[in-house]
Amino acid sequence: MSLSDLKYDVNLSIVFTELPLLERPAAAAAAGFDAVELWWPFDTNPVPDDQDVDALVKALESAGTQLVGLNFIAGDMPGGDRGWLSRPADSAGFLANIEATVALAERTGTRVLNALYGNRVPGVPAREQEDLAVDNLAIAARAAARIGATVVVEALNSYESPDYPIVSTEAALALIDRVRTEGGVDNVAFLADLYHLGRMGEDLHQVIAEHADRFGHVQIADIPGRGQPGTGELDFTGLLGALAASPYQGHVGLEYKPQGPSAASFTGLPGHS
Ligand SMILES: O=C(O)C(=O)CO
Repeated sequence: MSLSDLKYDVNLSIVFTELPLLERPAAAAAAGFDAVELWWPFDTNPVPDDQDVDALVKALESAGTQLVGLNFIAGDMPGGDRGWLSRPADSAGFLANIEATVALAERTGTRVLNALYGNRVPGVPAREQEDLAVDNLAIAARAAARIGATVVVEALNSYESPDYPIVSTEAALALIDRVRTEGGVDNVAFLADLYHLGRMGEDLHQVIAEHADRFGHVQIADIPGRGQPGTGELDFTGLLGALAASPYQGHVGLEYKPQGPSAASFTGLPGHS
């Protein structure tokens, strides 16, 4: 695959936030995209009302956009939460959310489901949280397998998420290996967010060269401000060229904070016309 064959999708939880959620799919379509992704779109409600789900599905369908990535519930994201699945007090909510997420993914044809791990809980031994995470990821993966979906695990950066323990490719891959081995599942993969990994000082070309065969999804933003490509220091033509030449064949999620109006933020995207 060459750079011009790369498929982008727009993260509608962080791009087009000038608009109400249900108007964002049409805005992405008007900007030339047929694929979008979302963080869990129903705040801290693990099991949304049917009419809210119907309204979202209708907005995606009438815009002609495919939802290619969806996050499981992650808690109060603006308040600093970054997932529920490793947190004993939130685990039941995560388990309740699995069926709602898989049902929405089935309706929308979404095959990548992002499971944020969760911040460390003071007073709970790390090993206890790790074991809970492995169990819950395996349960999520078995549910996702029913619709042919993959659960992806993401490394964040410790500057913005200081209590989130998965902050390197190595840590994410080790967790994924545990889930696959102990949970007996094979549909768990790595979400390579080049912004977070770059913020952590990883060699992004090396990550792509060594691990692209384990990527279940890729997301991008420029460093250090998390703006669109061209607003920071990353060489996206080189990076995305390497990604296009790698075994990874999936979408590249535009998960950045637009510097300026969202509709004007796509001009520096290599291969996007
Ligand atoms: O919380 C973040 O920064 C994310 O990238 C969530 O997917």
